[in-house]
Amino acid sequence: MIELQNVAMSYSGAELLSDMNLHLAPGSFHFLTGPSGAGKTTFLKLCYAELLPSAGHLSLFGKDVRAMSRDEIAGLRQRIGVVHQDCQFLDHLSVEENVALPLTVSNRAPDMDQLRELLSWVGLKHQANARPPQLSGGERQRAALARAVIMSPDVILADEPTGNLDWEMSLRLLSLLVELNRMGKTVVIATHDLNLIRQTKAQVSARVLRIANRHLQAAGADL
Ligand SMILES: Nc1ncnc2c1ncn2[C@@H]1O[C@H](COP(=O)(O)OP(=O)(O)OP(=O)(O)O)[C@@H](O)[C@H]1O
Repeated sequence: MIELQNVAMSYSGAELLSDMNLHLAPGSFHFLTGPSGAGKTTFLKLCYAELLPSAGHLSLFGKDVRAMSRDEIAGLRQRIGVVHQDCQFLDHLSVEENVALPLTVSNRAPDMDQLRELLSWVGLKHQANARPPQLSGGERQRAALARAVIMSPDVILADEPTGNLDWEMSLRLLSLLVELNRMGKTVVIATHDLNLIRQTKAQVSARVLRIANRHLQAAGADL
């Protein structure tokens, strides 16, 4: 689905990530951890071809990203839903309009029943007409998750989705991601929260990866 072979990533000539090998199989659940600044967001950006590797081979759904045109990459990105660290809402639009944005930017009219069902699923039906600044942290993250799945992607990449949330809300968000995985979606979550990883591993078969000293490796057995 997403495959990295000896992938490296440099910024301004300095290598941040080196020699990474990974196959994200359909329906798998991965956590990505590592110290602040290790390169977790950069790794996720590679996985949705926001960045191209400085070395190695990266393929998305069987296609080498280097051989793809911008339009092809844009097309493949519709199969990957991203929950960004800072949510990235348009504050002048309602929650409902923000969630529907991936459809409207690709000139597709949202199916209003499906949109309301999705907002109900994340517990935000009552906030459909609110503006993003009126939402709590947990509500923002759930709206961001709804937006990430509106196109029915095969893969969901979530960057610190529980970063500012209390434990109860973190578990609620995690349960939505676990539910998506049980529906067959491939899920990757970057997080610092080791307790959250332990809690989730009790519910789902998750692999834990760690970025350390520029390399991607399996995390220790203590997780
Ligand atoms: N566009 C860029 N140009 C240059 N350096 C960058 C760029 N984006 C990120 N970096 C640097 O790369 C390093 C890794 O950043 P990244 O955001 O991937 O780390 P992270 O593991 O997600 O960190 P955190 O846990 O704090 O969110 C940081 O030192 C950052 O300053």
